Amino acid sequence: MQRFNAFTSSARAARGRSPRSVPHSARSLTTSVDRVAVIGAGQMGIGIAYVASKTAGVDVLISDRSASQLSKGLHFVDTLLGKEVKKGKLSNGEADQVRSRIRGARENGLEGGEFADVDLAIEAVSESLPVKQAIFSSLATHLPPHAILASNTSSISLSTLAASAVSQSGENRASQVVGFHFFNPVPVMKLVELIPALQTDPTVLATAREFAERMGKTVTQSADTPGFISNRLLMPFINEAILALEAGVGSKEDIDTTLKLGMNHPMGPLTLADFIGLDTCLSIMEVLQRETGDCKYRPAVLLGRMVSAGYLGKKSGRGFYNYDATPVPPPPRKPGLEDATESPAPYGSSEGDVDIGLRRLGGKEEQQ
Ligand SMILES: NC(=O)c1ccc[n+]([C@@H]2O[C@H](COP(=O)([O-])OP(=O)(O)OC[C@H]3O[C@@H](n4cnc5c(N)ncnc54)[C@H](O)[C@@H]3O)[C@@H](O)[C@H]2O)c1
Repeated sequence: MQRFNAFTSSARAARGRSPRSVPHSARSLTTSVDRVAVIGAGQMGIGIAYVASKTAGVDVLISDRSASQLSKGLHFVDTLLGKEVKKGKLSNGEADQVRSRIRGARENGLEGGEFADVDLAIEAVSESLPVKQAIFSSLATHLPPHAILASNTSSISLSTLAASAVSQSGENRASQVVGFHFFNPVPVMKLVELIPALQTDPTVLATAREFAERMGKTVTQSADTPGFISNRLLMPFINEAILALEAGVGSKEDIDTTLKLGMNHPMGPLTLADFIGLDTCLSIMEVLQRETGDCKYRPAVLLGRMVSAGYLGKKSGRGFYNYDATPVPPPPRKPGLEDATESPAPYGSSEGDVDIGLRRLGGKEEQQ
């Protein structure tokens, strides 16, 4: 399989288009996307890179502050493609093409000129406001003037992120920022939630929508409010399940099974929290609580304890359930929480599934 091709114009060439001259005015925003950059090669970033190359057929440059996480992610793309070939879903040639369009960045940061030809950058780093603000400032400095600056944030205000999209030379690029919220696992989940910041230019919103559809996704649009549509509804539900566990209403298995079999949910809320990442769930609840000032969004104490203990869910090998053969010490306990993290059969453990593999990708040595 072909690897690490230069950030070629293969996608453009495949569609018979000539190279675009980069406009020098922020008014000349891109209306088509040939080259995508993904910042953050965790479970979401790798999934986004994979679908952008495979389904939308664009060139993808992916970067991460951790070189080992980046190489783990690229290796996972190879594994995923190998499985698609084995299942007869892709030919060897098609898999080679998908892989050849994805390249890992040489630098850990955005410096070095590698991003000078990007039409759309999708930030998918950890759910932390200061970390994302620094990325947006850097994107504003290093992306070409026509590019779109998108964030895969689950809950952070796009208007706040847009306000940090100011280049080192003082150019304000807030109008080029948009929320581009994928769901986990990206190759499987059909939705992209689009979130315009107050500052977003309508051309940016329209181009982002068109590109999400080229990635095979259905698009919904949400106002820039805490948690958007998706996590405003989902996270309080997950948090309530953790509060129920804390209160001893039921065991984790009984809580999950009740929702699965009684409400026809594909997986229980505690399992889902493990798959999303407990650190991500905590960050989202904190955003909801802080920005609304409403105590109904108070994160469960147990959720905070689990994150403090490093039990982040599937990506760290342990959350409410165990996903790793290696025994880990028990977390801090509260009365009534005795079985919160005991080992049990995790839900949906069929090896080789695209989604399970993507979730495992997060099993990295460097945690956020
Ligand atoms: N996990 C989900 O189910 C889910 C769903 C939708 C959206 N999101 C959002 O996607 C984003 C990423 O989530 P994830 O689950 O992939 O997290 P993750 O922990 O799997 O990956 C985050 C990656 O970002 C990298 N990173 C951190 N700081 C960086 C920096 N300054 N520069 C470059 N790389 C950096 C880390 O090394 C890591 O590889 C978050 O904003 C999250 O809220 C997550």
